[in-house]
Amino acid sequence: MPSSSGNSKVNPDLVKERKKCTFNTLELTHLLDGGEDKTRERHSRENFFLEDPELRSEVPLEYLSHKEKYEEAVRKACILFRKVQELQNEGKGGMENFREILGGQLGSAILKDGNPLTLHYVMFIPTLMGQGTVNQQAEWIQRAWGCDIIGTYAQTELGHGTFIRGLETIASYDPQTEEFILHSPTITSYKWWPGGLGHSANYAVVVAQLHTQGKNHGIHPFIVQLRDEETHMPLPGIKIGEIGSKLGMNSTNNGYLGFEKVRIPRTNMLMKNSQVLPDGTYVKSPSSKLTYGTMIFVRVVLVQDAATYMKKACTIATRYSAVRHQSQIKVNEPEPQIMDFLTQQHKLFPNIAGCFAFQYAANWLWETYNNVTGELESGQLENLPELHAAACVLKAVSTADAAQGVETLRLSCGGHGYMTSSNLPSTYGLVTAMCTYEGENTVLLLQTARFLLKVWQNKQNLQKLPTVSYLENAFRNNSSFQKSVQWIIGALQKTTVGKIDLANKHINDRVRNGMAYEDAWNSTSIELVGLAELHGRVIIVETFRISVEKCRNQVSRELFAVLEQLLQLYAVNTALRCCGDLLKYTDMQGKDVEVLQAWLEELLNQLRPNAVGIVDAFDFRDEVISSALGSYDGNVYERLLEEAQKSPLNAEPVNKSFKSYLKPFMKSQL
Ligand SMILES: CC/C=C\C/C=C\C/C=C\C/C=C/C(=O)SCCNC(=O)CCNC(=O)[C@H](O)C(C)(C)COP(=O)(O)OP(=O)(O)OC[C@H]1O[C@@H](n2cnc3c(N)ncnc32)[C@H](O)[C@@H]1OP(=O)(O)O
Ligand SMILES: Cc1cc2nc3c(=O)[nH]c(=O)nc-3n(C[C@H](O)[C@H](O)[C@H](O)COP(=O)(O)OP(=O)(O)OC[C@H]3O[C@@H](n4cnc5c(N)ncnc54)[C@H](O)[C@@H]3O)c2cc1C
Repeated sequence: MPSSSGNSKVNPDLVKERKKCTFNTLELTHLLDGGEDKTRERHSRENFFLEDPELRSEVPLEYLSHKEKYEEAVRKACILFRKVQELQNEGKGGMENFREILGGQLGSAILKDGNPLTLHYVMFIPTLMGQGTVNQQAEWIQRAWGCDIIGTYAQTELGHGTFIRGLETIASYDPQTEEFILHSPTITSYKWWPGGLGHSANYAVVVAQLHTQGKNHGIHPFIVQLRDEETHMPLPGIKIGEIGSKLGMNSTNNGYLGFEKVRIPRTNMLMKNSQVLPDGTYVKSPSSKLTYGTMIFVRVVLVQDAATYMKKACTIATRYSAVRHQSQIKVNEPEPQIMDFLTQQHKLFPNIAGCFAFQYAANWLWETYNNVTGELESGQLENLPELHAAACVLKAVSTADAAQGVETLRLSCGGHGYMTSSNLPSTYGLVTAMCTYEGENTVLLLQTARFLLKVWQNKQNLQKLPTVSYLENAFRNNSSFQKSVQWIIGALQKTTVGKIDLANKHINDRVRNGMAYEDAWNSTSIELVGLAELHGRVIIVETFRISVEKCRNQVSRELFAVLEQLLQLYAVNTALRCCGDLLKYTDMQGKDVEVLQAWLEELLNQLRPNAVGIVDAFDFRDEVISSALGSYDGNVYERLLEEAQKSPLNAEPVNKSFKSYLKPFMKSQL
């Protein structure tokens, strides 16, 4: 089995589980990877990175100081990206190298608490590519790819993250010298958060208000040098540092940045979309939202990351649940595997189904993103709002579910899930951050709601918009309750339409009663967030259904049966999560909820023998799982003890605090 990296004896419970599995796990691995060749490529990539002794840490990260963590992360990040460059130079792999290194697969295994160079690849280079002119690309991209310069994306400020029109950093144009002068007029205008900004990057894309010829033209991106290319000292007028310790991601070197009238050449404004001519004349972009392109890109890739983190956490919790025995179901019987408790299955299996749902949604969104950005290149902007709405809702729903899922999975491991060595706390730290960065989730859901209300009000173009075409007919869907995925999808669609219509009515009523539209929007926003989330779930379940259907004739009967069960479980669990709304907006009745509940229990039961097989098929190596609870051999207790020995406190039998404090304290009690 490729997942296993050691030669240790496998826990007998896991041996038993693997024997019970009804399908070929390798077939599922190939399906998830996109083919046998892709699996082979992934394995060879994993060997290339994980078997490099330089990419291992001698001391576990958690026992290092904040400064040491950063230094170790920079050391590893440099080796990692040199190796990526080697692969690229040999023509091996393209985007996949970057996606696995930067995302949750290999990246979080090698750099458990974040990578200080991620922003260079994920936002700095993509912004140069997406917003630079051909000349600017020629000037900067080669230097950036070669890591001659390291960049970050500095948008958020102390005072504003969400409302980017409110950013305060100013870039005012001086036609005399043909330069922009960057200035931070207030404390709240200091940039705050950009990854790698603290001590790693020497350049940044800085988003600032563009002032020219006495007018503010709104926010625009500028390339700004922050540090000397030789000494790495901050340049004059640049106030820079790291923002300090956080819940997680403590190696990402998030920074702050202020400007004291820093001058940069005119040509450092990224001018693909809008321009400032030498005399200061402003040339407008075809759409001001093209400046937001990099954010859409990252939101799209985060859906895949959410799926990957969920898969890791599911693997850990499922294997642990197979080897952990606790309590009794019947007196006088041996303690069962905790996975035999139905409540435990309820914590695990819907999350396993969620991994598939988000994986398929991520695939679909990535393809859509590529199609629409291709259109943008030829000046066609009409599908941008729909892409924006879909990226917002899928990022919000997948990251929120992943954060909740990882926490549920951590709790499902009882006390041992609280151990750092389970790798669940650190995984939670990485996942919960995704709910905030790249657009706070509530705010993103409101963006999708804005799009949905717009299309609802101007119904004429519905058929042209694939993600919302269902709005046209779902209202008329009167099909009576059936125990089927198709019925659930229809019911979720009808409910979404009902909620859109009602929220729209509430806004109109409020406006009719004298409220400003914006206040009416705010007063209705709990409903708006709810309807956007449901729309996201419609996309996810429907994409899952279509993807499974496509496999019907491509995979074995045994595997197809499992995929269908996972789809059904995801759908029925979604329906039960919003059954209040389904009761309100469809003709579902109380007795039908009982049918759904019984169906859910039946599916948990059906999936039970295959649970370990499914997570095995995710095919994480032990180094990637990085968990005492989740390794392939299931030797949980040995590994917990082994990890405990790594605590620096265990290096000596008596700690000096005994002599200094404990002993005098204990004696003084006499
Ligand atoms: C493999 C890689 C893996 C992983 C990466 C790993 C680690 C990286 C770690 C961290 C990186 C983090 C980076 C960051 O966080 S960077 C900062 C991100 N910041 C945000 O996302 C800010 C969120 N705010 C916004 O996006 C906007 O301000 C907001 C949309 C909330 C409002 O914008 P604005 O006030 O300008 O717009 P409105 O007036 O409300 O709307 C106008 C209009 O424009 C439409 N719109 C908005 N955004 C977009 C867009 N991106 N694209 C297209 N259209 C957009 C909006 O819907 C309105 O349309 P209409 O209704 O037609 O008027
Ligand atoms: C780990 C991490 C890494 C980051 N990396 C970067 C980076 O590399 N570069 C960068 O530029 N930024 C980065 N950020 C910043 C990130 O993009 C912002 O934190 C994010 O956009 C949210 O903005 P905010 O912090 O201002 O939250 P706020 O907008 O202040 O949100 C606070 C609350 O207000 C609510 N709220 C705000 N506006 C509205 C509204 N219109 N309607 C309803 N509710 C609203 C939110 O829902 C939330 O509940 C990072 C953040 C984190 C946590």
